[in-house]
Amino acid sequence: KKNNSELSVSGGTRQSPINIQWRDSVYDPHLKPLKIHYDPTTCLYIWNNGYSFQVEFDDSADKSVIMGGPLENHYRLKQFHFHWGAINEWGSEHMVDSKVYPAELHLVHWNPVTSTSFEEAIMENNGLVVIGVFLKLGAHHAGLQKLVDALPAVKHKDTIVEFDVFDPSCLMPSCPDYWTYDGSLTTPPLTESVTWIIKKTPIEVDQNQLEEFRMLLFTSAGEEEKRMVDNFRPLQPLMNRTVRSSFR
Ligand SMILES: NS(=O)(=O)c1ccc(C(=O)NCC(F)(F)F)cc1
Ligand SMILES: [Zn+2]
Repeated sequence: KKNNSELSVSGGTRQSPINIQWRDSVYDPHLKPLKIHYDPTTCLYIWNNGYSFQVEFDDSADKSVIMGGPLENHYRLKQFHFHWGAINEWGSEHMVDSKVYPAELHLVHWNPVTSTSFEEAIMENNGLVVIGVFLKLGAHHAGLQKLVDALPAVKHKDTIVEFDVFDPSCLMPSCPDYWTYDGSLTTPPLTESVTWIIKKTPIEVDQNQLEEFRMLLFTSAGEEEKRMVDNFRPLQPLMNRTVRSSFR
């Protein structure tokens, strides 16, 4: 167990996001398929937290969980959110061989075996698992549209809207392939407590759906409007880390 200062980031050795160099990733035959069991009724609400829009889940029981993959036990879904650009040429946090995507989905989970709450887990070494899914411009995504239709209700920072019965597995690509590496939160407190699982295959969303993301605001009602765009962190050095792949 590391205390807060040991997980501190000044001089961080495992910061996120990174550029995943496909040829440098190492196939690990011991990596299992990722198992995802999300209960759509655990979905609570969407809110604009001033960084992104975030969909929160009831994590008071093992109802929406992931297991397998590189994980030693199960992890509970707490929330998911996105990062995106002002234009389609950039927006994702991670890159693959320096290829950047217009947006990236993060599904945030915590370890209920080693922590008693999400807040505690962010301070635990590998207390968190974040699944990253790239979004690319393409066909309309029917599952995402339900989310997009709710965005006008959370246009301003610190606004919230009820959002029940949503199954985030509809946002998962069908391809099981992923990369995994040890990293950090990409927004403060940037703690080095995250096992990242980055899906190899992007999901497709259409132009209108991306433009709806870009109509959100960083600012609260009544303030001078600042569009919520480019809410991604710059690439961080790989340092002494190896990215493992679940596929040859
Ligand atoms: N972009 S990311 O790495 O998936 C990411 C995931 C979760 C949080 C988060 O919960 N911050 C609030 C906290 F924990 F209270 F500090 C931040 C970043
Ligand atoms: Zn994120």
